[in-house]
Amino acid sequence: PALRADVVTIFPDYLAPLRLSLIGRAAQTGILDLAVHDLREWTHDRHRTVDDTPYGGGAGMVMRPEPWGEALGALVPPGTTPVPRLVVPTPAGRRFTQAVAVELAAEPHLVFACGRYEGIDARVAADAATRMRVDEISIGDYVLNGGEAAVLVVLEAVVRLLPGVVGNPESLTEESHAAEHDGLLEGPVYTKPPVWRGHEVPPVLLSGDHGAIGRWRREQALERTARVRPDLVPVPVAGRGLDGLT
Ligand SMILES: Nc1cc(-c2ccc3ccn(Cc4ccc(CN5CCCC5)cc4)c3c2)n[nH]1
Repeated sequence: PALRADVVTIFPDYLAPLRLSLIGRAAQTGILDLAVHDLREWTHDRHRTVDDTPYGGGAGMVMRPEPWGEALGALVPPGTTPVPRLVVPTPAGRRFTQAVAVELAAEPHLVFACGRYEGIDARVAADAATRMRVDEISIGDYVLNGGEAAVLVVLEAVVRLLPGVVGNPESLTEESHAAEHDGLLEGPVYTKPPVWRGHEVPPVLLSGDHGAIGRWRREQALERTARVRPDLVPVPVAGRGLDGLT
């Protein structure tokens, strides 16, 4: 497979959507080797306990290190090659962007640690870092109840970049946040009918003049990016102007 992905969670059913559609097909065709594991497999007490109260006080519970240590030890035994990257979703992580998706899509093996409660005992990541690269990742500045939704987001963004997963590879570069488009947002898209409820498709798109169409699309992308994401609009560097952007 192009990518092996192990997901460890106390809610394995939450990852069921990964069996559907694009990602499901990638798993069927062997492009992706996906395995979802229940963290409680690595508990040994009658109540299969995975959490405990936080040292230093504070609200909520923290996930105990022992089950995680055993789970990661079972999935990544010492001497495993290639060494996987451990992806730990957290509100306190580096921002997940298209560039990070591209980076992760180049990895042969990803292990996802889905936290719940107030997070995972920090020693789990510290111990794992002695054996593998640990990537603490945030999918955005809002707080979820656990890491599972973040794993669905990250895996969808990563798996669609793998060769053979998306039917039309050009569509991967002609889209928002793609480096090929200077990270600009894509403009509006249209299909038949040419007029719908009195709304016309912009005539340039029906003109067949591909130069004009390309310029119009660039203009639309710049306009939309400036409107909704001014932070993405490149500022002209003195002496270099907006080369190629106009
Ligand atoms: N991008 C993004 C990712 C997540 C995310 C990912 C994994 C987990 C695991 C548990 N939680 C719930 C959670 C975590 C931390 C706090 C903040 N507390 C303040 C003091 C101690 C902790 C609250 C609630 C997750 C949340 N949320 N958003």
